[in-house]
Amino acid sequence: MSVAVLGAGAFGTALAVALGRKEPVTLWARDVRAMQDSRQSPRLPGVTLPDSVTITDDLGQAAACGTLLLSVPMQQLSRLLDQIMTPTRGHALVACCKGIDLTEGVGPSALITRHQPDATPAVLTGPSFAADIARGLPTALTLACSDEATGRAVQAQLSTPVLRLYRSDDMIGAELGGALKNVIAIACGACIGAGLGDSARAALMTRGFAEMVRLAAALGAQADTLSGLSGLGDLTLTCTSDLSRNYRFGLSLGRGEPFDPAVTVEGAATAQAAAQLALDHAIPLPVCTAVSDLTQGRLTVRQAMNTLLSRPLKDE
Ligand SMILES: NC(=O)C1=CN([C@@H]2O[C@H](COP(=O)(O)OP(=O)(O)OC[C@H]3O[C@@H](n4cnc5c(N)ncnc54)[C@H](O)[C@@H]3O)[C@@H](O)[C@H]2O)C=CC1
Ligand SMILES: O=C(CO)COP(=O)(O)O
Repeated sequence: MSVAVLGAGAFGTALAVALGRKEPVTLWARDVRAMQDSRQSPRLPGVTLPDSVTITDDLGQAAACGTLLLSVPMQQLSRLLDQIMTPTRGHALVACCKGIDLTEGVGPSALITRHQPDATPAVLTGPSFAADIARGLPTALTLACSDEATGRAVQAQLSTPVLRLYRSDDMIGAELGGALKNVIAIACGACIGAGLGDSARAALMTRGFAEMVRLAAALGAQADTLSGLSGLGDLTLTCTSDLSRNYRFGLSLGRGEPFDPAVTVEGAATAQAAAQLALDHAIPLPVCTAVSDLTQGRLTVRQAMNTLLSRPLKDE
């Protein structure tokens, strides 16, 4: 089973580097000119792709591989799926993006099923910064696939001595953990940036986690998936590290500073999608909804804080 990574940003490049240490990898990029001489992605400068990685802009060639790692930003995933013309029956399409599609209101596994119905969808998610993976630092991730045989095969194929994949059959739970932790990370960054303190951040992480569990349960996830790497694990990393773009975006909101719009911040669109799902399913998601309002300029950080603190008292 050959492997290709579709999307040559920071994460796709890091995955290609990690897998390229043990097997040949095809890396598809929209624009290869920026990479072919340097063998580096502008999104992950300083990391050079090994010779085992073939860089191509031929999507047909890349999509002929049996395992496809989809590493474009979430709001670009449906467009990429529609561009794949190669038959995908029997191919594993592994979503590596974290988010909820704003137009269709679903996560990556449902998007794969809708746009490439012959393929077997899977989800790779969990606490991992691209730079850490590229450096070969130890990392543990969740590989979720509802087809057991495919899940086991992809788990074995993508695991390396330092990249340890745990298998799950709960794609909904795994992908919602990865999507929603970005929203809570924006809230935590805003909290720290505005000087509201570590205690407030701990409260946001905990109450945010409760929202993740609540929405995931309503959408059919298994109860314990959110406590794993893809949920609590990634929430912990992203809400506490300056390496996180979502957290840094929140910091800039809290400080009232501008933020580079070219940086991928998945949590902003996911907050909007989550706020809509909260309305559709009549589930209270106050932190996600506040982040949605904050990132769309409908609330200031102070107003968001006041909105959360003035809610009626309730049982934990
Ligand atoms: N960077 C990280 O540490 C991690 C990122 N992820 C996830 O991976 C996904 C991708 O993020 P990054 O690689 O970090 O983003 P990035 O901003 O570094 O790169 C995105 C790449 O996608 C390309 N792209 C955008 N639209 C495209 C399209 N329609 N067709 C082809 N290529 C397109 C861009 O040219 C760019 O190279 C996100 O969902 C993110 O949450 C997951 C784990 C870690
Ligand atoms: O998903 C990630 C870590 O697991 C990367 O987080 P950011 O997208 O916030 O940088």
